[in-house]
Amino acid sequence: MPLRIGILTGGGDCPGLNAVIRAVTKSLLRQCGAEVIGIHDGFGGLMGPAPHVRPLDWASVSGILMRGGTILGTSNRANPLRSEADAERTLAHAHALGLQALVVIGGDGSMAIAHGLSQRGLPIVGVPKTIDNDIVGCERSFGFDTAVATVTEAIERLQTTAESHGRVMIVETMGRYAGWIALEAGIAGAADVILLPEIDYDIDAVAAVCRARAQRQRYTLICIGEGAKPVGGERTVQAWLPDSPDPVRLGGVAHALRAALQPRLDCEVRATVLGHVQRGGAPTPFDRVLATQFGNEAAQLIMRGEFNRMVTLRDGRLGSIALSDVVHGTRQVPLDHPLLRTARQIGVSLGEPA
Ligand SMILES: Nc1ncnc2c1ncn2[C@@H]1O[C@H](COP(=O)(O)OP(=O)(O)O)[C@@H](O)[C@H]1O
Ligand SMILES: O=P(O)(O)OC[C@H]1O[C@](O)(COP(=O)(O)O)[C@@H](O)[C@@H]1O
Ligand SMILES: [Mg+2]
Repeated sequence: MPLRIGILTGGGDCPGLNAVIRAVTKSLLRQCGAEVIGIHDGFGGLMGPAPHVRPLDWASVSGILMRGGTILGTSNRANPLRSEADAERTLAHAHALGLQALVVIGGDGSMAIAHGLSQRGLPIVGVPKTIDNDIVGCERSFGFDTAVATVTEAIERLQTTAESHGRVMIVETMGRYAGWIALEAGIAGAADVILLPEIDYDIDAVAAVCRARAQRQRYTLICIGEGAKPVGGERTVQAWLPDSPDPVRLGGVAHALRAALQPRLDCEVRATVLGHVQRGGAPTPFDRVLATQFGNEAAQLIMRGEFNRMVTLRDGRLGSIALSDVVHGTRQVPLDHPLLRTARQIGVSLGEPA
């Protein structure tokens, strides 16, 4: 009897998901002749009255390496741990499908669900998915490089218009409570000010940088992570989704910063919120390679029978850690991170008082 393995994508989509699906499937088909069953719409495909699935063969995963999004669809609401009845139905569907194991490609919430289902007896291998690069235990996740490339290009485009008008341009990135995207794209795009959720910014310090640059270079580029906040202030919440287990949606901090900055400056201030363009489109070559490695590693874990673990990259090496070690916390930028030092030393302001 060949192995029968399920695979699903959970949480927000992310460039590189299809590359993982392809690598898991090809690796399992080639190396052990497994049957691979694609599950639609994240855990949603196992929670309905009947499973929503389709077999994945070689042809169905050919040509998807470079496609953004996920051919399986995803959900950031479906949660089989919401009730005991949901958990039981999910496990019953997995059992009826004959799944010996499940590959869950998702974020922290999906890993929490994977951990809960694994404790109820379903063997699981996790693959970390986040453009924010904030999953505990993994130093770089696929999708992040693509997001950084998109933001970097946006900053470059804002530079020419900022310079022409002598304006302050604010660009807001995604990232939730972690500033990785803002930090790396800010440095790659030559931002003058980088504001992160990890370092509360001093509005007067930011205004002082803009005024000094107005004298010298006429314009200022500010890159701000959506979770950043001023000293003594609050994060900017865009929406509250009561039916989501993770109900806070951040967003709009660029507009809040613009409103605070404009009265302090003579020049005009404009805000751009990049939003979901950071998550869409084709993965970069780096993300295609990383996602392929993650997918293949997940298949190896399955074939070795190493379950209830998540694939990781640590110190540049592929490995895995127990799901139970992943489910708590967010990987933020440490305050002693070398990139922060580099930024300060080359004169980039992090919104700290002079
Ligand atoms: N704290 C949580 N506990 C349990 N389930 C969660 C939690 N947060 C999110 N989820 C569930 O996890 C999935 C999406 O979250 P996740 O994988 O973290 O992706 P993202 O962070 O991109 O939304 C959904 O199925 C959602 O219902
Ligand atoms: O899809 P939604 O609900 O708008 O979620 C937006 C959130 O998801 C993200 O785009 C990406 O999250 P991941 O890091 O989990 O991929 C966040 O940066 C953003 O805050
Ligand atoms: Mg999450």
